[in-house]
Amino acid sequence: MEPRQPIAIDKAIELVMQHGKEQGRELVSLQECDDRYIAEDIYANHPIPPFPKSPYDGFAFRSEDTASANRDNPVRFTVVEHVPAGATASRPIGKGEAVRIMTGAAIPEGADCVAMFEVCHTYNEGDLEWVELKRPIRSMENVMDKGSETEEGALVIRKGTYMNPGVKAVLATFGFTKVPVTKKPKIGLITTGTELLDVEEDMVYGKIRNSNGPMIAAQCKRAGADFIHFGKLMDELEPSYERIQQALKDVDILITTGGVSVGDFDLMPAIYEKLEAKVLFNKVAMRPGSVTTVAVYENKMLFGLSGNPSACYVGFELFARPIIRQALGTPAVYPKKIEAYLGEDFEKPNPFTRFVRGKMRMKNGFVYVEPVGMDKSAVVTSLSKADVFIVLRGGTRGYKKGDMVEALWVDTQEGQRNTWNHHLSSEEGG
Ligand SMILES: Nc1nc2c(c(=O)[nH]1)N[C@H]1C(S)=C(S)[C@@H](COP(=O)(O)OP(=O)(O)OC[C@H]3O[C@@H](n4cnc5c(N)ncnc54)[C@H](O)[C@@H]3O)O[C@H]1N2
Ligand code: MOO
Ligand SMILES: [Mg+2]
Repeated sequence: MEPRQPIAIDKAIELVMQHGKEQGRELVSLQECDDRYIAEDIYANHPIPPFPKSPYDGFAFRSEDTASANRDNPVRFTVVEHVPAGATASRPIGKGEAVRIMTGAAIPEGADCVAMFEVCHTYNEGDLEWVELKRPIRSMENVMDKGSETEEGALVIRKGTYMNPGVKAVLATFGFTKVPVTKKPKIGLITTGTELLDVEEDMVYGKIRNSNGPMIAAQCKRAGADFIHFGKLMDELEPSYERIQQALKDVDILITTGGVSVGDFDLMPAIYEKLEAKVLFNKVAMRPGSVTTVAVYENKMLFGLSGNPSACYVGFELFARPIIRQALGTPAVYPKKIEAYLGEDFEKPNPFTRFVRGKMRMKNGFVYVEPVGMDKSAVVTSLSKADVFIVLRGGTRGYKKGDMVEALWVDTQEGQRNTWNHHLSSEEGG
């Protein structure tokens, strides 16, 4: 058997990304677009505020009429009308007049300033309502002018933006009942392994429950993809080949887990060969996930992730997620890189670059990352606590508590364009 040649992580990612493509767009109702990516630049189709408005409950005046007001010589105005928010004054304001106005109401024509109730003295005399000022109000004082927040035509949301509550508020402001979003790529998943039990099955000696299926489903969802689970396969060549070939017809990308190493029942290499798929690589200089294999078959991508849970998880985040995010049209496709202090010693030497599952925490304004448990690729339980991969570069003799390290923040919708530009990846190892 020929030993596999590991390739550097950044090289592997580059090969994968050459085969990505952006999805088309579709319109989705504002209510249902929560986990989506905006498919086009959105421009303000009217100014904000759309009319000059009052930021306070108070009175609107002509500033020139208030100029002579001071503590010793208060100036009084007749209150000619009341304007709640949503209403407009019935006529322009005249000399010596004031309008009682509420927060959010349009400034009456002719008025150019507002005084809060707190600086006004009001009283009734005769049949009239009066308001008295003891100081002048400047022109435009307490007026939110038309377009002062946002001018008509301004770019307000960039293409590729992930929907969040604030983005929704902006879309609602501009009347988007339907939102242009990128179509979700359709990802298929097949888990392989004769040893796999369904989640609802009782334990049987020698077998384990299929945890990769629900895990990858959730990772696809977090990455923004649609997901079809084609079920699990026994390690048998012909039925597996048939199923995989069939499944490829229904999806953009097919993920398999298990069967990519060199065991007697690791059938994925034979399946790629039988499909005549082009294998981009079948070994990466990293731990875990060194066996991650990516192949291309008739313009569709096949991600052969490791069966080992931690290796499977890391393989997805490093290689499958960027392709999904590229399909979604968001520019920051790679994991967000952070710098942090290592929270505890990690003394093992690292021939390969390691991605240690870790947890980020803040203390006194500093960011720390700490390994969350056993760092073997077969481990599953530590994954429940992990939100970062601590990057321990290949060719190092281990790390000490307090060392500044890099980490990839994976439990976030944030991403980054240039994560791999600065050689996080190592050429070493075998
Ligand atoms: N002689 C060698 N043996 C192994 C090598 C090697 O280079 N030479 N590589 C090791 C590494 S590294 C890894 S990682 C694993 C990869 O194994 P496979 O991707 O072929 O996966 P399987 O053999 O099918 O299973 C491995 C392991 O994972 C468990 N598994 C599989 N599927 C699931 C699932 N859906 N949910 C939970 N657990 C799953 C399976 O039972 C095995 O224990 O190979 C090493 N061997
Ligand atoms: O692919 Mo294996 O995870 O390197 O341990
Ligand atoms: Mg195997």
